[in-house]
Amino acid sequence: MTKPDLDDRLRAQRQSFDKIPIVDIGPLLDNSGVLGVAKEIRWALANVGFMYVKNHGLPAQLADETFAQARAFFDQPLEEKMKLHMVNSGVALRGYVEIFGENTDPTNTKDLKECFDIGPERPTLERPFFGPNQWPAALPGFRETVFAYHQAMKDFATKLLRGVALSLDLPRDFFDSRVTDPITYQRLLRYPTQSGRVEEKVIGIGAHVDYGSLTILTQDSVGGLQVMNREGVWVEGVPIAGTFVINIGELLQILTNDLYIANFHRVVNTSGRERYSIPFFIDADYDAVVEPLERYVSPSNPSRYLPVTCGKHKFKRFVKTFPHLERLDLEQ
Ligand SMILES: O=C(O)CCC(=O)C(=O)O
Ligand SMILES: [Fe+2]
Repeated sequence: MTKPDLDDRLRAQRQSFDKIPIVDIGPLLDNSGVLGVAKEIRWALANVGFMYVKNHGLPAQLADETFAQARAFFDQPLEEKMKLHMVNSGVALRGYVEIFGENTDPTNTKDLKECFDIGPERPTLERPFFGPNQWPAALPGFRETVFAYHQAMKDFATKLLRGVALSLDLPRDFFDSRVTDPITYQRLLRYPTQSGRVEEKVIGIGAHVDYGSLTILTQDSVGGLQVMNREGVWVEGVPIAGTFVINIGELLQILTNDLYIANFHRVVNTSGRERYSIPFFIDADYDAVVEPLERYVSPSNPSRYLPVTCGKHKFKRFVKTFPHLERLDLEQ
């Protein structure tokens, strides 16, 4: 998606922001104040597209151990990492991607980051995003730790989607039937630091919007995530201990006919330290069709999107950002 092209009415409705709101989701998770949380989620996703969530109930140890494994993985020699390169996995899109191997804003920026990506485990390649993971054999505990994080995020995402459903005045279980075997995608990311004059041609991750439904991000204490506000100013997504950064992707923007915004963000790491982050993405079932909900379409607010199929939509986005995929001749 290019920069959100909002009509004047929606632009006027959105409030600007100079920081990303923090939502206490405790009362959603323990049912003590579900509607109050839904209201806060609605404000955040309609105006910012991002929120921090606190009181999420997940132990810090889960992320700490995953960060430790990420460090162990990336500290290996490049040739070791290249043995697990994503090209080996075909359209399952699992494994290692080296610095500049994925460019998220390909016409403007090269991404100064390396990644290791996993997803739902399948014994054989089924279709895009569904196949075997590539695990490093030499790192004790890596597979168990990283996959446990993925499973915990999957459960947590289901709970968050219930909050999102309520925030849209939909039944709490609205998303359940659309995420029975969803595309999920988890990355371990490492961003080298940059120094001197940083040109936008090379930054941690180029400006982009996410493609799916929800992104749940754990970042370390280094900082560098930036989110664009309505004036086009980059607002820092400063690390806040004990929180996740949550944002929506294009699928929820389409579903809500632009009520909720998949906002532009990027990473610029000039901290002097390496930055690690762990984004987890949940989309929907591969064949789920997403189109604007009737309740968000009216004669004065016509539908802005044609229906998209989740898996095809996401795969199309990946082809644009992974140079190696352009070389595959695929009819998906
Ligand atoms: O590393 C981060 O903080 C953000 C990563 C991101 O935006 C992405 O992977 O889509
Ligand atoms: Fe992103």
